[in-house]
Amino acid sequence: MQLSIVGSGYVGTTIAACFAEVGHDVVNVDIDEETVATLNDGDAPIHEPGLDDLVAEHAGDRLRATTDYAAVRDTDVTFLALPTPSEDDGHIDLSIMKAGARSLGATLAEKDEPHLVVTKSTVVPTTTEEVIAPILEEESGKTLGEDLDIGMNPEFLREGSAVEDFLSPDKVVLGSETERAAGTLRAVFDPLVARAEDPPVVETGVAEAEMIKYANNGFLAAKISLANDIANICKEYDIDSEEVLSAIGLDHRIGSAFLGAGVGWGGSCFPKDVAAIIAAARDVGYDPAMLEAAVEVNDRQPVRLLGRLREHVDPDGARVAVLGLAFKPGTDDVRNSRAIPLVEALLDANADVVGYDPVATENFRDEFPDIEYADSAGEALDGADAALVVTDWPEFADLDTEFDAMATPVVVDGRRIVTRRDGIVYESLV
Ligand SMILES: NC(=O)c1ccc[n+]([C@@H]2O[C@H](COP(=O)([O-])OP(=O)(O)OC[C@H]3O[C@@H](n4cnc5c(N)ncnc54)[C@H](O)[C@@H]3O)[C@@H](O)[C@H]2O)c1
Ligand SMILES: O=c1ccn([C@@H]2O[C@H](COP(=O)(O)OP(=O)(O)O[C@H]3O[C@H](CO)[C@@H](O)[C@H](O)[C@H]3O)[C@@H](O)[C@H]2O)c(=O)[nH]1
Repeated sequence: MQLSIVGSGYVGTTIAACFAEVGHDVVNVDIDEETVATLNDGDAPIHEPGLDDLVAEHAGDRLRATTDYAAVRDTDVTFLALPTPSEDDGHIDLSIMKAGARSLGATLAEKDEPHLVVTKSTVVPTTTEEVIAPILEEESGKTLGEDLDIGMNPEFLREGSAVEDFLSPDKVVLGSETERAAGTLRAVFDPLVARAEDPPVVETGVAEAEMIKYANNGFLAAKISLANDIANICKEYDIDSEEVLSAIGLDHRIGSAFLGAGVGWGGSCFPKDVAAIIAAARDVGYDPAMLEAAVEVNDRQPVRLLGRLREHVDPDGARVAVLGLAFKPGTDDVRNSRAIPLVEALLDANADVVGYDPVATENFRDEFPDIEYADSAGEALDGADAALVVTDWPEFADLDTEFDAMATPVVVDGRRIVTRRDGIVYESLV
């Protein structure tokens, strides 16, 4: 099939390369000329394991990129993979989606055959039908259900394993309102579903598909927060929370994934998506108490970590090493990293901060140009009065003699990754 993908970021590039891999002809439309040129040169514009190889294999053949929306007219289906950031009050900001829909609609005005537009971005319920579809109809002159169909296909990939997650999904969710749209979506996913050895395919409505994405992310974020709540109680009783959480994870009704207690969840999705569904729920008159509590627990974890630090070291004037700046290991992404509120609080307390991350230093430097950065964990620890461990990079588990160079060897571990040893004052958050 001929597919077009509007937006060529983490999601747009990954799905374009993977759709090409399963046999479709794909064109990526992006307003960023550098992104388009990079893709057409056979390189991936983002770093994801396996993506470079797929782009190199298919670019110039089944995969191409352009800044010209006209390319969508030669395709059967368009996926919108545009950013949906947060407004200051947590509401979803749909301005980029609306701009993309306007450009797409204007282009479709010159296409005679019917077209299917599928929302891939994470959007609050009813956005596709009540915001995107009217723009498409107005700009294209087409009529929904006649020569225009809409669909919603939420994406569940994680950064750091995007290709693997997309090609081997736990489930595929196809939201549509007409049999024609459902049939086209099925045809798009058939080769991927066959290759992935038949994961469940959930055929549902468009608004249901939109809500499934928020339910998924909200549940996972709340699961981590509940694990943190339990771990915090364990800490007060001096009970090993890892033993407790791994034991409850053995109950198949609970499951062991996403019970990792620590300094909490960050990243480009959980914080904005939980905020967006809370704001949307309030707009329709519902107070989502559980999701609000999940945010509250998450916001408290960095504060608790600093509290642990203060039990041993006064941050005022102290040299504090922050180990881990990325929002999780395996990525250089620092968006909503837990290191951000921690470094802000340390600077407010007049600490002298030295940050280290294996790959995310440059991105963190954009946010905090004035703190010091080290090239290794050992360099960050050298002369430090305390160390805060914020990201669970595996290399932090191997730190050993590096602690000997600290001025006072106080290690406050927000991820329970450092191996306890003699000669350091080790304090874990949970
Ligand atoms: N990043 C993830 O792990 C992930 C996973 C699942 C779902 N999502 C959702 O997918 C959506 C996209 O997220 P992302 O992380 O891929 O975003 P991104 O910021 O990585 O990429 C967005 C791309 O859109 C392009 N763009 C902006 N305006 C445009 C326009 N008018 N026309 C064409 N291109 C335009 C940008 O140049 C950029 O390349 C969001 O709704 C996000 O919540 C993200
Ligand atoms: O047990 C755990 C698991 C994760 N985290 C934290 O949770 C955050 C998010 O981690 P993860 O879910 O691995 O990363 P993302 O790439 O943000 O992926 C999430 O967000 C994407 C965008 O919506 C979804 O597609 C994915 O399904 C969803 O897992 C990170 O800060 C992790 O450190 C924990 O604290 N404990």
